[in-house]
Amino acid sequence: MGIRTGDQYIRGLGSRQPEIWLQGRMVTNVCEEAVFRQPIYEIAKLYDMQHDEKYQDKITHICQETGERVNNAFLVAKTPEELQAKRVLYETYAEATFGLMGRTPDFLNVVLTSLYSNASFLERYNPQWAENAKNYYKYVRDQDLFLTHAIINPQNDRSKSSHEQNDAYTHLGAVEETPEGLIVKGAKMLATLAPITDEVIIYSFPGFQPGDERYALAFAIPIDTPGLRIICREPMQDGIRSVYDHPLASRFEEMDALLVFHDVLVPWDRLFLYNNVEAANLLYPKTGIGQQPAHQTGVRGLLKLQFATEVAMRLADSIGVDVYPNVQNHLGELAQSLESVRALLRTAELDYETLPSGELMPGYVQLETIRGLLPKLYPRAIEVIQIIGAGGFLMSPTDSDMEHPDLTEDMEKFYAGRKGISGTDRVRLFKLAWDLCGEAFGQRLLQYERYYTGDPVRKLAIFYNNYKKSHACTMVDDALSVFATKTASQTKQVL
Ligand SMILES: Cc1cc2nc3c(=O)[nH]c(=O)nc-3n(C[C@H](O)[C@H](O)[C@H](O)COP(=O)(O)OP(=O)(O)OC[C@H]3O[C@@H](n4cnc5c(N)ncnc54)[C@H](O)[C@@H]3O)c2cc1C
Ligand SMILES: Nc1c(O)cccc1C(=O)O
Repeated sequence: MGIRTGDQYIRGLGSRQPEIWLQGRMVTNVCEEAVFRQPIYEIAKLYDMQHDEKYQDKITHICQETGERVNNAFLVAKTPEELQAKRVLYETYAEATFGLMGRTPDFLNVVLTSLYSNASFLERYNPQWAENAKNYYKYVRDQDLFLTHAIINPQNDRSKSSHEQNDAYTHLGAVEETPEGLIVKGAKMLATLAPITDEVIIYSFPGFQPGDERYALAFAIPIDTPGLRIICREPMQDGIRSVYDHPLASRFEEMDALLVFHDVLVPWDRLFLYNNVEAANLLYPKTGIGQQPAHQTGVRGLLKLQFATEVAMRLADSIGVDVYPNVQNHLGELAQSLESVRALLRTAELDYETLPSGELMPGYVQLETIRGLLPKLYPRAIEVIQIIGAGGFLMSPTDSDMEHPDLTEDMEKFYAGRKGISGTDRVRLFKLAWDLCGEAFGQRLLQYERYYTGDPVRKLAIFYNNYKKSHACTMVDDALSVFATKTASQTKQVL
C-alpha cells in the first residue's frame, strides 16, 4: 500500500476498539472523543503531507523493494544525502507541530528501521527473532502504521529489580508459552499517544539483572489486542477550550498512558526477544535503536527550542522591554543556546559513522551532547519567557471578553503593546506564550524535554564513561612529558 492519507489513518483508528480508560470510563470511539480529536487531526495532517506535492519529494521516497512510495523514516541511509533526506523529514514534521509533538510517527518508525538494519544482532541469539523484526518493519512500512512504545517499568520500587518487586507480574513479564505465542502480564510505562496509534512496540532500556529473564522481552502487537488496557493520565485540556484562548494547548497535547497487560497473547511471529538478559541489555546499544532516533529527537528539539526562543523575542518586542540590557542578555543567551544545538546537529550529520552494513549513523558525541543539553536549555528558555512576560500573563482576558462590544475600547487601549501592536495581537501572543510557560500543557512539554530520552542524570554519567574511553587526555601527557626527560632540579632550572 505505501503512504497513507490522513483520512486513511483516521479510518484505521475508527476500525479498532482498543481498551482505553479516560477519567473513569471506557472510551468507545476514540475519533469522537473531544480530548483526542485535535491531536488526531494534527497527526492526520502529517499523513496528508506525504501526498502534498509541496512536501512529497522531501519526506517520502520510492521503496526499492516494493516500488511503492514510503516515508523517509523507513530509509536505511547509506549516503550522506540519504541521511539529509531523513533530517528533512524530521524538520518538516517538527515545523508542522512547532516541535511540540515528540512522538510523531517518524520517531518510532526510525527505531524500527534501525532494528531492521541491525537485525544481525538478534540473529546471533535467535534467527527467528531477526526474521520477525525484519518482517515487522516491512509490514509497518508498507501499511504506513503509527506506533507507540513503552520501554520503562512502572515506578513501584526503583531500588529493586523486576524479579524482586512485591508481585512477580508488577513489571511486564512472560507467563507461559502456548502454541499460538507467548502470554504476557504486568505493566509498562509511559506510552505517549497510545490511544491514537495503530500498534505498540515493547522493549526496554538496559538494566536487567540475573533473575530478570522473564522480563527480558521485545515484541509488537496491535493496540487493540485483547487484554491490553490503556490507562490515560488526566487530560490537560478538555478538547473544547477555544483555540483563541489556548492556541497551542488546544492543538498539540499528547496523551500519555500506562499500559497494563492482562494475559495478553503475543503471537510468535511478533516476538523479537525473550528470556535472555544479555540480549535485552545489549539490544539498545547494539542495534542503533537509541542513536538513530536521537537524530530525529535532536532536530525536533532544535525546532522546539527555536520556537520558545522566538516566542521570548516576540514577547519582549511586543511590550518594548527588549531595549534593556538585562532582557537582551536573556535573549542573547537563548539565541546562543539555539545556535549551539544547530551547530551540533550539522556536525553530527558530517561526522557520521559507517556501520559494517554500510548504514550511516550520525555522530554519537554530538547527538548525545544535544540530549544532555536540551533538558537544561529548554527549561531555561521557558524561564526566560516567564521572566519577560512577568505579570502580563496574568491579565489576559478570554475570547468572549475580547469580542464583547462593551469592552472593545478598553481592550484596545489597555491591552495594546508598543506602537503598532494592537490589544488583540498582544493578548494573542501572551496567550500563546502562557500555553508554553504556564499551562499544565507547557509543564508537560518541559517534563518531556527533561525525561523523554531517559533519566538525564544517568545518561550524562554513561556519556562521560564512554567519552573517557575515547579520550586518552594526551595533552596532559604532553605537558607532563617535561618531567620525563629532566630531573626535578633540572626542571626547576628550566622554569
Ligand atoms: C512527558 C513524557 C513522555 C514520555 N513518553 C514516553 C514514551 O512514549 N515511551 C516510553 O517508553 N517512555 C516515555 N517516557 C518515560 C521516560 O522514558 C522516563 O520518564 C525516563 O526514562 C525516566 O524514567 P522515570 O520517569 O521512570 O524516572 P526514574 O527512573 O524513576 O527516576 C526518578 C528519579 O530518581 C532518580 N533515579 C532513579 N533511579 C536511579 C538510579 N538507578 N541511579 C541514580 N538515580 C536514580 C532519577 O535521577 C530521577 O531523579 C516519557 C516521559 C515523559 C516525562
Ligand atoms: N527515549 C527513547 C525512546 O523512548 C525510544 C528510543 C530511543 C530513545 C532515546 O532517546 O534514546
